[in-house]
Order: sequence, then structure tokens, then C-alpha cells
Amino acid sequence: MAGVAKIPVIDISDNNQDQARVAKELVEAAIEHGFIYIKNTGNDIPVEDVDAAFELARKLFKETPVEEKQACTIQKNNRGWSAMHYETLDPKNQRVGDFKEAFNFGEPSQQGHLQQPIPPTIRSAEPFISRFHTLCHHLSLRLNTLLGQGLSVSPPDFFTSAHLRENGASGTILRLLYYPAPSSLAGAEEEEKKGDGDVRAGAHSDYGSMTLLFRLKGQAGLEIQTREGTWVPVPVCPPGTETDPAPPILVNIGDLLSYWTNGLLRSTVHRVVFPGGEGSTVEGETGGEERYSIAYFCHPVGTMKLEPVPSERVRAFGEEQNGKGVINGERKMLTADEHLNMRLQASYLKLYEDEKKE
Ligand SMILES: O=C(O)CCC(=O)C(=O)O
Ligand SMILES: [Fe+2]
Repeated sequence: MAGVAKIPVIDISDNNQDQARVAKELVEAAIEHGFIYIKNTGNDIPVEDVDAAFELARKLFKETPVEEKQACTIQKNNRGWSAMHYETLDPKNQRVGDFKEAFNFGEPSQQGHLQQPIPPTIRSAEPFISRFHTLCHHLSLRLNTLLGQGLSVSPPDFFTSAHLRENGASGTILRLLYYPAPSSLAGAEEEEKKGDGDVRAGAHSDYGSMTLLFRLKGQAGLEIQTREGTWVPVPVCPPGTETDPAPPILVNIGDLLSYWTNGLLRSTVHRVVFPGGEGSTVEGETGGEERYSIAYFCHPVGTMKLEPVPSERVRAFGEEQNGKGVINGERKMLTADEHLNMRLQASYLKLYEDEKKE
């Protein structure tokens, strides 16, 4: 496959493997690409649960009356329903907002309850959503542990404890996403809106520490920006995973792991495009139909400071970058919550409109 991202596939499911080697592989992929495929053998997240999550998304986007979703419209806590065009991930370059619908579920309470309005049509799925959230949480903790080990952070569980639920509230979100078929936009005023340069999701880096992305076989669209500034597609099933029980989980390093490591770990810019653009599709994938994806945005405890972690490798990298004038030493030190709020304000223009006028 020429012209597609060459992101490594790593298997973390076998505890008998040499964990130090797995940790190193993970760190190298996070430095080089900012994206890593995690082989999905069903050990971390059962395949039936991934299927059930996509089925829930179908029910929410296809069978739930719009009034029910409107009653759950997204709030400044980043929970709830985001209608078509409501979010604009790349406001500097997009004429209209993203061609997508999304629903964000915040972290459940200790008793497994969701702390937000839920459309009645999917209310019975609350225990499942809570369980899926927790499965993703545990996988993200393992990945954080491996990254801490691979970077020899002191203490090695620094990233892990920064994410433990018992250490405080976080902005973690489980998000169901729906991108309608381009043909469904035809004829309506939507067709006028969709012009050259419009994208299903604008170019952005993710706001949290890392994202776990679930996609469906055959559905193209995701692209990452290379170091040279070109766009390459990210296949759903890279070579070697075709016969696995489910496509790999795509892990994406977010802004916070990048801040914590002086930029050593890469928070790579990515987007979701409409089909048709040259090189935007991968063999065996189409982009002409509707598309679903599920993203778990892992965030640390909101009060965590975004300062470089104690690690010799991180320190040495920072020094090297400083020498090149890449790192601005006067950047204001933010907390995880402050950073999240800043990013949300930039992409939910309508939600924050009134505040801007004040
Ligand atoms: O739908 C996708 O494949 C990616 C979505 C994404 O990048 C995001 O929601 O942050
Ligand atoms: Fe993203």
C-alpha cells in the first residue's frame, strides 16, 4: 500500500511478553508518529462490546428522535449532543462546521451512573456505557504505565496515577461519532454548504493525554499530517491485522502527553475527509457511505499541571529544542482543565458566543 501512514502495530495483550520491550516500542511509535495501532485480540476490550458500542451509536443517530437529542445539547462541561456543524475543529480554515454529529458521555459516577441527561431511547444502555467507559479507562491506564516505563519517568507510575479516578475529576469523554453519507447531503441546502475544502472533521490535534479510536472495517476518511505537511490516510486494518477478530484500536497521543514530555511525544494533527480527494482512500475501504467512529478521549485529573515530567530523556529533548528556539520558556503553565477549556472555546463557537460578547 503506497501513500498510507506506516504506523506500527503493537500487541500489548500478552502479559508474558517482555514488558520493557513493549514499553520501548510504544514510546518509539509515540515519538515518531504520535499514532500507534494496538492489536485488538479482545483481551482488553471484548469484541462483543465494541460491536455493542457501534450498535448503540446506530440507535442513537438513526432511531432517536431529534427532540430527545436536542434536550441533551452539549454544555460547557463538554457532555451531550453536538448537532451537525455545531463543532468546528479547524475554525481558521473551515467555512462551515464539521459534517458530523456526536454525543459525548462524561465519566460515570462510582455507582456507574452517567452525570448528564441521556435520551430516553437509549437510557437502558446506561450500564453498558458505564462499563465501556471503564474498559477504556483500564486500557488507557495500561498504556500510560507502559509510556511511563518506556520513558523512565520517575516515579514510573507518574502518568498512571495522574489518571486514576480516585485522584479527582477529569475531562475524560467517551464520544460516539456519526458522519452522514455525502449523497444524503445532496439536494438539500447542505449541498450548497459542502464545497471544496470542506471536511467531515477539521484538522486538529486531540486535547487530552491520549485517544483510543475505534473504527469500522471498510470505512475510509481519517488522515494524519506528516512531518513534511502532507496528508496520508490511516487504514482501518493495516497489514497483519486483516484476520484479527476486530480492527486494531488506534491510539493517538494528545496535547497533554506532548506538553508533559517537552514535545518528545507527538500530538499529531489529523482530520476526517470526504471521499474523492486524491489519495484519500485505501484499498478495500470506501468513503462514499456514512461513517461511524468511537473515540475515548483520556484526560488526567483536571488540576494536574502541564509541566515536563521527571525523565532524563524528556529533559535532554527539551534542552535540545530550547537550543533550537523551539520551546518558548515563557509559555504560561496551564492545568489540564485550563487547557481543555481553552480548546473547547475555540471549537464550539456558538456555545461560547455570548461569553465573547460580554
Ligand atoms: O472519526 C475519526 O476517525 C476521528 C475523529 C477525531 O479525530 C476526533 O473526534 O477527535
Ligand atoms: Fe481527533
